[in-house]
Amino acid sequence: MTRTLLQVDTLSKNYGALKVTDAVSMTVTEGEVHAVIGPNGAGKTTLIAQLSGQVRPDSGRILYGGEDITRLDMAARVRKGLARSFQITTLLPGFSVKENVALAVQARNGSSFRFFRAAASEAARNDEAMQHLQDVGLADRADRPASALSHGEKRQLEIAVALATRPRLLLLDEPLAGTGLEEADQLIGLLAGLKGRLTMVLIEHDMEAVFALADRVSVLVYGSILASGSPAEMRADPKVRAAYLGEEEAG
Ligand SMILES: Nc1ncnc2c1ncn2[C@@H]1O[C@H](COP(=O)(O)OP(=O)(O)OP(=O)(O)O)[C@@H](O)[C@H]1O
Repeated sequence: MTRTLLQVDTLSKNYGALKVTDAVSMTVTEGEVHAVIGPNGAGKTTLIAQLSGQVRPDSGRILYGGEDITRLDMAARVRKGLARSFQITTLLPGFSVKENVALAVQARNGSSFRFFRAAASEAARNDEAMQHLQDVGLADRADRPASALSHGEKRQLEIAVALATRPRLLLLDEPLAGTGLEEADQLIGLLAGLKGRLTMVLIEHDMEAVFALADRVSVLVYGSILASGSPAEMRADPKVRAAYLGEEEAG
């Protein structure tokens, strides 16, 4: 049985006269990878920022697990298991790879006094951090400073940091941005490995990645959802081809 995890209901956001999010409604089913694609400036990042709680919509609702979270701030959403993979700038470059993840584990457990009372808490944090590093293929880099990682490895670390919040829904904003071919392949493999363990909303320009990973695709154009469906349906849809894919192929 499929269950709706996230329901976006006529969400709207204007910046001045610009309708960046124009009555967007979409549904994300538990366990799926749902890609949001669209031309530059279509409003993808602003949409994800509203889902994560960074940007407040002007109107509309966001339901998560049936609960209206539209007014909750980002920290409250993270506690409920809705996490965004942050940009590289939020990594702590002087700390080791493992410490970056361990700090995220600690932040998650911050409210639990009992966790810190245990003498083994640091070991437990490190063990969990290593588990997340294993999941993203960075275990062998654990003791290096984060600053020494390649660009692609930093993106892997970002995902490990997000996993440390134990998300049920992970929002990924262009996880492949700036990566080379080999790094992109590695990241696609890593995200494919996470499929089924959590639900993902993925913004990505790399169509190969979208078609490799997504169960469903929503196409955003000028702040509105133009079409939604399986990757194959979207690839075949003349409206989508004209608005986006055709543009890519022509380019
Ligand atoms: N804080 C802001 N103030 C004013 N305009 C904004 C703001 N944030 C975004 N915009 C505008 O909203 C539009 C959509 O931006 P957004 O970054 O969401 O698009 P996008 O689809 O993610 O683009 P890209 O694919 O290039 O990353 C753009 O025209 C952008 O200039």
